[in-house]
Amino acid sequence: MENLFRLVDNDQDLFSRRCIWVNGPVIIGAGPSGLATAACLREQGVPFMVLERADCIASLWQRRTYDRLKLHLPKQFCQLPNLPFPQDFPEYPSKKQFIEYLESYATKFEINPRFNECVQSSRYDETSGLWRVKTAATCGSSRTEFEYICRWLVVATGENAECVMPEIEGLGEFKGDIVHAADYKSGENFKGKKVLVVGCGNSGMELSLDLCNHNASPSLVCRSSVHVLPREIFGISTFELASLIMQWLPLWLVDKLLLIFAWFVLGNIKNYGLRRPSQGPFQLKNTKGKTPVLDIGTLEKIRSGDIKVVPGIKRLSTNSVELVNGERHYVDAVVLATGYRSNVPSWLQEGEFFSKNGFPKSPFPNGWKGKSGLYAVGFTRKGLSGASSDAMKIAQDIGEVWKKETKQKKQRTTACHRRCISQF
Ligand SMILES: Cc1cc2nc3c(=O)[nH]c(=O)nc-3n(C[C@H](O)[C@H](O)[C@H](O)COP(=O)(O)OP(=O)(O)OC[C@H]3O[C@@H](n4cnc5c(N)ncnc54)[C@H](O)[C@@H]3O)c2cc1C
Ligand SMILES: NC(=O)C1=CN([C@@H]2O[C@H](COP(=O)(O)OP(=O)(O)OC[C@H]3O[C@@H](n4cnc5c(N)ncnc54)[C@H](OP(=O)(O)O)[C@@H]3O)[C@@H](O)[C@H]2O)C=CC1
Ligand SMILES: O=C(O)C(=O)Cc1c[nH]c2ccccc12
Repeated sequence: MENLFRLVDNDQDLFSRRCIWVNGPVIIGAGPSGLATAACLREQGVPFMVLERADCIASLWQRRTYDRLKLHLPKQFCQLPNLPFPQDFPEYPSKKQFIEYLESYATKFEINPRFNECVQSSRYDETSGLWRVKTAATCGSSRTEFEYICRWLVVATGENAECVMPEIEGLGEFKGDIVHAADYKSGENFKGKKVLVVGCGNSGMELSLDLCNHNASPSLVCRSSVHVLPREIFGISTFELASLIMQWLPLWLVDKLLLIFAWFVLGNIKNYGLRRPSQGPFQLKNTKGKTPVLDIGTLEKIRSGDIKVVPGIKRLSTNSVELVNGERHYVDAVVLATGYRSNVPSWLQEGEFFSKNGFPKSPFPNGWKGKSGLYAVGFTRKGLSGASSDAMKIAQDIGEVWKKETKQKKQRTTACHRRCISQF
């Protein structure tokens, strides 16, 4: 195995624990962030090891997203460093195309993660000045524990590592199917059913549309406010337009302009039963991480009455929901589009760089580098382009130290050889 030096191997135990020295950084997570960092390190000539809990790369995209998903930002904002999307890809690649791209990315940069290894704990050992990363690998009924020892630790487990499961009174009593957006594949299974979609972020909006397109009847719970923007304004992607004018105008003004444009294209979203937050869409994304909804057709279905917007939930019972406005509706199934969270606090023993919510304390562009060789990639709340930007900085930073040290090591070895030779 490349880069590996086995220190201890006690296979005789009930379960086996192996201790492995990694020459170079350990990257936790083989999603786009981990892959981008690995590729940039490869370019710098730095060896690395990627640990992934799932059995494939980009598990969020391959296992935890719905069939008809497409990127909702244009492709130039979603490609990873050093490999553009193929020219024949559309402006908004499909999930299948994006996965294809990521697979070819991993092949091109020879990234071979160790799959089915979930990181359980990581801590910095002050005495040795090294990181100790413990994983549990399950293969069939056998369980192996590994401990990786390394100088650099790159956290790439993502902003969406775990599903947020809401506390809703009566959820346990509900007799119909309950699925989180991460386990929803298609509206196929919901034909003719009344489905309560909880949450009106991009997931809730898009899954409601998918349900509608499969002849189900969704009710979309919007308990608070939400920014909805058209995906395109006058033929230009809203995100691209915003990124362009951000170079000249302050964010609050960009937001004001976007809201005027959105009003022209979509009309007043109050007419759809939706309220806008008081803060503008991009300011809200930057300060609270709440992504504005980019509409791909849901509003049209709300206008036609195919999707019903409803207020917050008071309680669920065996087959119905009671809303905060007192209305009661019959429900066949519930889709929880209630979002995701980082899982870093559950396995990283560190309290200086990461805050309790599992995001680096310093916001973009300063949240990529901690102390003692700790790095974070993909926690910028700026999607894939934020991940690429982190990855390049991390690889550059580690690469500089690596090159300096390898040069010194080479010099020492040559000097040693000379000494050895001179002794003969
Ligand atoms: C439905 C959806 C659509 C999106 N669309 C876009 C878009 O169009 N454009 C855009 O810019 N952004 C989009 N995003 C944002 C999204 O965050 C990025 O697309 C991207 O997946 C982030 O990459 P990542 O590698 O940081 O995280 P992830 O893709 O989540 O990868 C993290 C990896 O770490 C692994 N992992 C987690 N914990 C552990 C552990 N303890 N041990 C080992 N491995 C672990 C996970 O299994 C996973 O494979 C979307 C997000 C979602 C949920
Ligand atoms: N095509 C694409 O590219 C897609 C991209 N995405 C991205 O994935 C990420 C995650 O999006 P998403 O899954 O929508 O998560 P979000 O965190 O964006 O939205 C979660 C929603 O759930 C609501 N919610 C949470 N708990 C409750 C509750 N108890 N009762 C009622 N409502 C509740 C929240 O309301 P409140 O605001 O009141 O807390 C919010 O509206 C985003 O960055 C998004 O852009 C998602 C889907 C498609
Ligand atoms: O889709 C997502 O989750 C993203 O994070 C992509 C994204 C980054 N910045 C944005 C601003 C508006 C809409 C989407 C994004």
